[in-house]
Amino acid sequence: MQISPSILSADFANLERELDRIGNADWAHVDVMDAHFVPNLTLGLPVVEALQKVSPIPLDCHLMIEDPDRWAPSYAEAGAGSVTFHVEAAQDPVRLARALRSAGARAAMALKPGTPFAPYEDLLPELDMVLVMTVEPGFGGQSFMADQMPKVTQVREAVRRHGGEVWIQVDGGVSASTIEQCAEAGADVFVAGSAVYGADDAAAAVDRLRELARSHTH
Ligand SMILES: O=C(CO)[C@H](O)[C@H](O)COP(=O)(O)O
Ligand SMILES: [Fe+2]
Repeated sequence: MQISPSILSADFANLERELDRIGNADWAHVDVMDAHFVPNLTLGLPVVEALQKVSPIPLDCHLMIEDPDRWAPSYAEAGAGSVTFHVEAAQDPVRLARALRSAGARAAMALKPGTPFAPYEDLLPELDMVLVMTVEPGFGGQSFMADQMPKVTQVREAVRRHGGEVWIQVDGGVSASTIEQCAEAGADVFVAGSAVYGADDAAAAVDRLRELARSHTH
């Protein structure tokens, strides 16, 4: 059970300090948005390279960008521990996942709420993680989509069948009131932006979320 706080809800003028607030988390989730794949613009490679130098924990880069085949490997080369591309935007997901792994990162594939998992099941051996989005990507602070839980369970069952060690991440609207159903459905990596950075004590929020997830393991 791993917690990956999203710095999308952090103070962008003080990112080093904001990373230190979540030093007890497993990952720091970095939402890269390009104003094309999603209608919002956040940060890109130069900022990720700077964060990589100061982060006390590994970076979990979630790329909501067009043409990840071209851009994603640079995030792995920058030292990100995990790089997630959206399958809706990828030209050649197998080749891309292999490039990410050979650059030393964990390779992850994300699915928007409207994207089914079944057509991509065969990609599992190439992947270290599948991200099931629980909001429409683009913005923090949106409402959790419980209707994505059957997809989480479907991915969990496929991972069992394939026998690999593929993590299942949920991202969007994850909080103390929604994390339990995610864990019960089969997720094991939990992104939380507003629920962590909106708390006075971000580290305590991380511990609480991890404890809730642990006690509802599938
Ligand atoms: O990928 C994302 C949005 O596209 C963010 O990671 C996600 O929304 C986190 O924020 P919150 O927990 O506030 O929903
Ligand atoms: Fe994200």
